[in-house]
Amino acid sequence: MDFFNYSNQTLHAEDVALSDIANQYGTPCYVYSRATLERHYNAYADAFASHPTRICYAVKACSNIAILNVLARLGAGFDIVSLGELERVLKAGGDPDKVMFSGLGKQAVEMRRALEVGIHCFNVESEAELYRLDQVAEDMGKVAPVSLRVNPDVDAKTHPYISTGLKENKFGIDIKDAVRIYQIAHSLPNLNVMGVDCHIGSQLTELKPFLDTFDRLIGLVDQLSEKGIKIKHLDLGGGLGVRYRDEVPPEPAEYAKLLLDKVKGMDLELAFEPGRSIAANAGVLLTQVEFLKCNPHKNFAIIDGAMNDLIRPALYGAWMNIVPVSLLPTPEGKRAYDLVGPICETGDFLGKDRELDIQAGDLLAVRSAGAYGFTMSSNYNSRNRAAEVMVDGDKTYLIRARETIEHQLAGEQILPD
Ligand SMILES: Cc1ncc(COP(=O)(O)O)c(C=O)c1O
Ligand SMILES: N[C@@H](CCCC[NH3+])C(=O)O
Repeated sequence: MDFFNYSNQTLHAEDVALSDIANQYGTPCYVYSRATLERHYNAYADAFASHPTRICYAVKACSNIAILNVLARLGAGFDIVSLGELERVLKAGGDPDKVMFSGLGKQAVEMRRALEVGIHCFNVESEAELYRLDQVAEDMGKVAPVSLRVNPDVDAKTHPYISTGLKENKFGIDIKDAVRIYQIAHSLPNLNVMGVDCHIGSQLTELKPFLDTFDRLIGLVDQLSEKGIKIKHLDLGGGLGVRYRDEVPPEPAEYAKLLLDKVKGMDLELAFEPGRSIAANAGVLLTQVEFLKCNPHKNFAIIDGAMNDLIRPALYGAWMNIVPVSLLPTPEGKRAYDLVGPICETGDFLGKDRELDIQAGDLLAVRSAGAYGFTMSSNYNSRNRAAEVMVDGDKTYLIRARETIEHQLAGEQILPD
């Protein structure tokens, strides 16, 4: 069930009309549905309920502390990649013992803070990182829990920029080298080997690459066991795709059914790091049409949302569904528009060739924008980052105020004479 629906010809988030949100908070504005977030998280939690499993939401997808708090209250763990994400999780009331720390360039200061608060596990991506973590742990008189992120050389069949499990990608430790590096990890006095980790890519629309990865990693778990290294958990990362246009990605329940069959009888916890499949369809970007500009070659709808607000179309050529908030006909009638922002780049568009019946002043909603939307936004062209709003039933909460130019200028200074 989708909690973004039309009622009285107007798009609603749960029980609130998006036009009311635009009136109250202005545009561009990200709007999230609490019920959708909860439904998506629970789809994982329920699917894996019969097996010890950690669902660690990938904070990078959408990191507003209200979102993290909603998930923390459901018992979610978190996958983080920076000190900033860790501080967000802590501020949101997340349990440090449910945090996995991924990322290939962890700094000593980040490791220190994570050890201080007692995270569940570091997903280490290189031999050099192991030595750094061992040293930081020794300096603190602690033992660091580690998994190695293994690169299984599996083709995730997704966009090359978000495919991470091929041997030519920068991520993880080559599976062929993994036993040797596990032996090093095992021998270092301030590390405790806990698991095997991987993440092969994002927006996967088939299960086969995940299942192939599982098979390869189970082979590794067996090899390690023969060497006396006991693995407690297998973290399969995130990556389950969502429907942007006509994709039919698998549901967590289908994924669980196939995996739980394989893991049956094994003394091995599972962990997942889903981001997009929890947040994407729980959010829209609301934007307003500023002007229509029609010439013999093209019709442009110039909107107040831009590539700085949502970079996916410009960066990956991603197709996002863009719908009018009101379905009432306009005097303009239906035309094919390129939906372009005010930024001084030709790549600044959110959609091209979209058949829409719109006029200046109308509101549009970019669907599936809850993941990798706000978190990838910037101040390019010195634009203020958008507001974020959460809808919960018939209530609306401003969960991040629109930035102001004062926020942007704070901390900058000019040189003295
Ligand atoms: C290490 C890691 N875990 C989890 C995720 C979340 O992936 P997704 O949003 O595709 O579920 C990512 C991003 O792709 C990642 O890099
Ligand atoms: N930012 C990407 C996903 C990156 C996943 C992070 N490893 C997207 O919008 O599709």
